[in-house]
Amino acid sequence: MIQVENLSFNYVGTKREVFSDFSLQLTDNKIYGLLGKNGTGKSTLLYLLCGLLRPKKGGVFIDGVLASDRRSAMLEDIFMVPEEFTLPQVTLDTYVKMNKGFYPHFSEEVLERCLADFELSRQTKLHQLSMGQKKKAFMSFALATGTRLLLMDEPTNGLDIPSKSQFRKVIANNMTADRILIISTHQVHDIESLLDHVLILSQSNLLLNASVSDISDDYKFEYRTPAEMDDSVLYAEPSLQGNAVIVRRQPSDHETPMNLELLFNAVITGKLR
Ligand SMILES: Nc1ncnc2c1ncn2[C@@H]1O[C@H](COP(=O)(O)OP(=O)(O)OP(=O)(O)O)[C@@H](O)[C@H]1O
Repeated sequence: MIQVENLSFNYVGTKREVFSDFSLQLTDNKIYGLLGKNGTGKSTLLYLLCGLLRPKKGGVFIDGVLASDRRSAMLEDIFMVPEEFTLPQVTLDTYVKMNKGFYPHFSEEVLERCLADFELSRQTKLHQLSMGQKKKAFMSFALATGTRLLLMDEPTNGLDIPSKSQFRKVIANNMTADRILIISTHQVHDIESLLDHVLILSQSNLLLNASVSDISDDYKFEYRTPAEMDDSVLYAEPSLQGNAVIVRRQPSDHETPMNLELLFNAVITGKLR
């Protein structure tokens, strides 16, 4: 379990607090979607969670251990895939041999499976890969590490259309029961079917912290013609299929798939608070 307790943080040389007295609890066996407008602190939160940034006040505790202490036992169980990264000028095979020793739960089987799904070979030279291919190679390594906490910042940026569904397949097939995966992204359609829980961040606080099952219990996402618009509509956006709407779900209503973009827009405009 991850406990973020009364965290305050500002970057060196700036006065503005990106987080001020911010608390959050994350539990095992869940995929979290971390959403928010530009500059709200999503990447900063990921770096604070893995202890690469140190809070001014408060702390992040991973199973009771302070993340910013960066103890080796904790580092074995955390992996972060940043939005941008550089990889050494070696083959993927050499990279794996050089780095897998840091992760006691590393699985060659998971690596092979992910590489096969992403159509990558271990002999591929990392420095000759395109941005999207590099991301797929690094995400395969990340999943193979077997760390309990896996953080991904904009993982689908740079992936082509077929790779986005491969990404969902790879994640769904390799989530183990004790793992926490946090995906920060603006590409909501790429991940909405994967998520167990949605976090929407806004200037240092959470506008939404809800499980997908609670969201689906409470709301219905559907399309309505202008004639069908009534007082039950909590939020609406015009779309080609009619108005995309969120309405409160009644006990007799069928569950509908969550429309994450609509939910996000409804929450940040204050329509679902
Ligand atoms: N190295 C830095 N030095 C100073 N301020 C920074 C630094 N990195 C980020 N910030 C500021 O911290 C705030 C949060 O930035 P962060 O990158 O965490 O946001 P984000 O939600 O990930 O944004 P985006 O969606 O654009 O990626 C922003 O106001 C940004 O200007």
